[in-house]
Amino acid sequence: MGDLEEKLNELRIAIDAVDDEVLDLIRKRAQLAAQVGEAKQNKGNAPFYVPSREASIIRRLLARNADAAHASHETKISDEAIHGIYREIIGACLALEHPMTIAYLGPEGTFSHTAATRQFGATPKYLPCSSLELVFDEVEAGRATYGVVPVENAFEGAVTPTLDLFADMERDVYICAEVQLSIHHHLFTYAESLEDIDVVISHPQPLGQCRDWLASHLPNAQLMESSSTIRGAQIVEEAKASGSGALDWQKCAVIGPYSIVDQSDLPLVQRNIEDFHDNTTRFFVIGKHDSPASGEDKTSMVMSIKDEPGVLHNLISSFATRGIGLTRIESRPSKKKLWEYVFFVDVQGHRDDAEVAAAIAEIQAKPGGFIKVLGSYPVSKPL
Ligand SMILES: O=C(O)C(=O)C[C@]1(C(=O)O)C=C[C@@H](O)C=C1
Repeated sequence: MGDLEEKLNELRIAIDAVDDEVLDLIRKRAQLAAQVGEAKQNKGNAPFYVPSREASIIRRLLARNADAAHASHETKISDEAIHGIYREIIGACLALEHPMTIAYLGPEGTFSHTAATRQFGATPKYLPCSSLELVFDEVEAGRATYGVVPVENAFEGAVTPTLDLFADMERDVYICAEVQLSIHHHLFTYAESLEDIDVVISHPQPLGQCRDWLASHLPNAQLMESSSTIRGAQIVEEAKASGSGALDWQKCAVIGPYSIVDQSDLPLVQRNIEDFHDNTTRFFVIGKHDSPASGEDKTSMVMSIKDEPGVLHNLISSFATRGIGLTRIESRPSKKKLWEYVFFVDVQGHRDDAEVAAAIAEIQAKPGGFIKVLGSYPVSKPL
């Protein structure tokens, strides 16, 4: 045996021993989580999924990892790795407490699917839905324990169909967590060269997020909207398989996530065509409850007050006077009266914080004031 081989053998034996210990500890952790689940079951209907507790665990471990690396002068294991490892461990533990079904805007491989797996790991059952409305329906009907929906892109703005579903007062769902996902778009096509592409298919959000790239590289192509990026790839594959129809599959391109390479035969011809390289989309996890306070939270709400001059100032002043930071404000037509709007507002803090609760009560008491708290949830970082 050579020197190198001998050294590797020795190190691999040590790694095997550590892996045994790690596995034993994960199994020990899982048994503790199962006991937490039993205690919750015996005590009534406390939710099994507690986003605030998960956020506290991960925040604590990220800080511990950074401190340990600093103290030992070792190279730090990345935050993304710690996050991914613990999401997976907690997801597996949660599944021992209660089986989870997570609905998302499908098909498999969409950005919503990636956001859902980042939050819940590989263990739950995933339920792809063909529309955002169906994601809400599945959660409301209890066929899915939670749902994951896109809410806004940092550069393209609000996902308005999601906001309209939240504005529907008949809907009985709450936001319990947010996921921020870094988004990269790629171009897939059977065309021999960019000059041969006549049609570009994708969901309206990616088409918007690649607007400048499209204007400079495919200025004459017609843009065609699909219900999701993966559905766009399916449309081209279906046209290819049928060999007929209105679409010439050899002249079509699709914009979407890397996962299209797993979901279709379409060749990837151009990577990272998003106009902004820190492109990020924010998703909400929806369920039948929101999250307890984690120490660093946001609260989302939809509100309106009497239609008169200064309406917006009136709304915001209840937060401003209490020093509560607004992280987002978005208006949507009320769809009840012409030129009347509802406002989507995100603030820093939890709805149980005294100041946030007082601001909410004050808005409610204003003439014609209406406010629906969509949920409080732990602040997340882009992944
Ligand atoms: O602490 C709890 O309430 C648990 O259910 C345990 C646990 C965990 O594995 O740590 C699992 C799921 C919850 O979402 C949060 C934490």
